Amino acid sequence: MHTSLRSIVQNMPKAELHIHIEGSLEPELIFALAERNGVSLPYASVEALRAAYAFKDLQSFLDIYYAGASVLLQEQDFYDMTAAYLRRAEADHVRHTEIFFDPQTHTARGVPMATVINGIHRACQDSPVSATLILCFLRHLSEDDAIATLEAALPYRDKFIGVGLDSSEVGNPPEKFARVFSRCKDLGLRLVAHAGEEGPPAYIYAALDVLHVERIDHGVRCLEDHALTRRLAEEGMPLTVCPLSNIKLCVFRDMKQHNLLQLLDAGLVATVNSDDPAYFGGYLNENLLAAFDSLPLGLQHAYQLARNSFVASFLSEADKQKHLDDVDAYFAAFNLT
Ligand SMILES: Nc1ncnc2[nH]cnc12
Ligand SMILES: [Zn+2]
Repeated sequence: MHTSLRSIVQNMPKAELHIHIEGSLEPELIFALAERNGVSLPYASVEALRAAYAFKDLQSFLDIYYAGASVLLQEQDFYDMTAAYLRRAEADHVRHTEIFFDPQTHTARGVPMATVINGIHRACQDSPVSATLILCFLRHLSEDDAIATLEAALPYRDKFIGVGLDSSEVGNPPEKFARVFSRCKDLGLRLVAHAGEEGPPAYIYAALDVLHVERIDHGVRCLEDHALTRRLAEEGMPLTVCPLSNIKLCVFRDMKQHNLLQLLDAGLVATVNSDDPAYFGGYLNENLLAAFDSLPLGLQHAYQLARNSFVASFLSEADKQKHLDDVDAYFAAFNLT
């Protein structure tokens, strides 16, 4: 890639809409927190842990990801993890981020909901990056567990803007969570769900028609269904695409096979995101650069991706417009046709 396009992509104002905060926990911080909390780890060193990051699919990643999160016990641990991510985001010129967190991973170990939410939220308040929170339900657990989690989180309703659905996709279709999502909609929460990462297009239809989500996380398998692709484009339904994640979890063989360009060409509001940056080899700019390095993407695509990231966000229309004006001002210096 031309060095100037590289620096344009790195420096452009952008939003990140698909980042699991537990997936930003770097091996060094896992070891530091294990030491601080007296937790023993089944790995001898940071290097040994990192060497275990060779995944063959989503589940092989999730097993290690949940083990890594076991070092998080105190509010300060959640604060430190989140503050570290937000510093990386700031360095990548992220102006706004909507952060996923998985409370069940922690409450199941006896960590209070207050500890989780207050630690993450306080770090968001202390950052110069605009940051809001999305509580994710773990889809490998029951809907009753999700409902109990929602109830436990409601005293902190002012600290998160929406809910999502993550963890093991295949075998846990969106329909399983119809009641809890309906309740969340009634509460005025924003709704998203992982769908079409490993699961089929039918899961994307169900996320739209049963859960009534406002964004699809991943969604890359939509291209297998032309009617679905057309519908997503017509509805302006955003997809939060995570290129390095898709390669590391073997959704695509390599970055040259990734369908990001086809998604954009189909008129979809596709965005680029990091998913679990500590596990997949990079934060937001590294995801963008990896895609630009391997795919025939140019300046116009950079502009489109910067715009899409704000269009797809849950910011107010006024705040969106301010960021979109910043994107336009930034790109005005370059030769956009
Ligand atoms: N890529 C992903 N898919 C589903 N659940 C996740 N939890 C963290 N990362 C995830
Ligand atoms: Zn994800």
